[in-house]
Amino acid sequence: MSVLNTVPFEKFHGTGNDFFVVDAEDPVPDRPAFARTHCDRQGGIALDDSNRRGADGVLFLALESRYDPPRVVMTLVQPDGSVAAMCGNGARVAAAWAAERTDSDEIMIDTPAGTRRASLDDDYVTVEMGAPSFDPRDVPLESDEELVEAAVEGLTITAVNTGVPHAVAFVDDVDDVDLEAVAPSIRHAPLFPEGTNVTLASPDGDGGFRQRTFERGVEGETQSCGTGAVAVVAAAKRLGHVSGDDPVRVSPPGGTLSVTVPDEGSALLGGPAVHEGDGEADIVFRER
Ligand SMILES: N[C@@H](CCC[C@H](N)C(=O)O)C(=O)O
Repeated sequence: MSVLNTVPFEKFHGTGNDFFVVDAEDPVPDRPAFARTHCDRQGGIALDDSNRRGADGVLFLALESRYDPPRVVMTLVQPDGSVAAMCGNGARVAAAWAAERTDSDEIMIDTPAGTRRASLDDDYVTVEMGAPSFDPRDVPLESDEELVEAAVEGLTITAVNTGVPHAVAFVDDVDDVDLEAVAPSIRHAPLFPEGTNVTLASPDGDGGFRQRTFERGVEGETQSCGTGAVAVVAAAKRLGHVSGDDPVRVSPPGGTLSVTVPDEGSALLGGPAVHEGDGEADIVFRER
């Protein structure tokens, strides 16, 4: 193995959805290889012995501080090397990273899914996520019909795009489902030409939802998924499980998020974004 150089990285997480953050000004010749190597949960990098090895993706962030509010161009490269169009928790982390470098509590985030506005209150970041879409062309679906409550590979799902596609299934108790066993056949179902994330939700007994998501690109369950949390509330509204424009609490395994899906306009996703520490990562390597 020949190591010629390193780049600095920062480690952040949003309710347990963890990311290495690399300034896009720093040269990383092969971003997919960098993400595949360093995000690996067994062989990837860790801040120290107490920190979990690997990550759910690498955020390459380009700050444009001359604008008001400042802008940041976000590129999320996932552990399989793919680039995600959007990431709710990643956008919250991108805003926190940009706010550390500017004096602003408002940040504009440019993503492949569109520009999103974020506002910060200390480490609590709220992002305007855009309007969820059930349109089969947006999800996208291999069908002309919306998929609102349909049996797919053993679960009853609602398909919605919240920046990326989600197949949402409401179940009695998210912990009773073997997600790693049931999710892959839905994630790869021909109905979803670009694949899908698979999100489970169950009532938390107090007006909110518990959430678990199997993520495309990670190809496994993550501790939290922001677009998935928005998808849960969008699907819940569509199915009549909730109504109105009030914030809804959504609890993935890694923490608590606040989601607002108004009848008209952009959804909101709020929650903490935490800077865990800094390190150096090899940029030239032979992939394992
Ligand atoms: N963890 C993210 C979602 C990232 C994108 C997803 N894995 C995909 O490829 O669609 C979030 O917080 O939204």
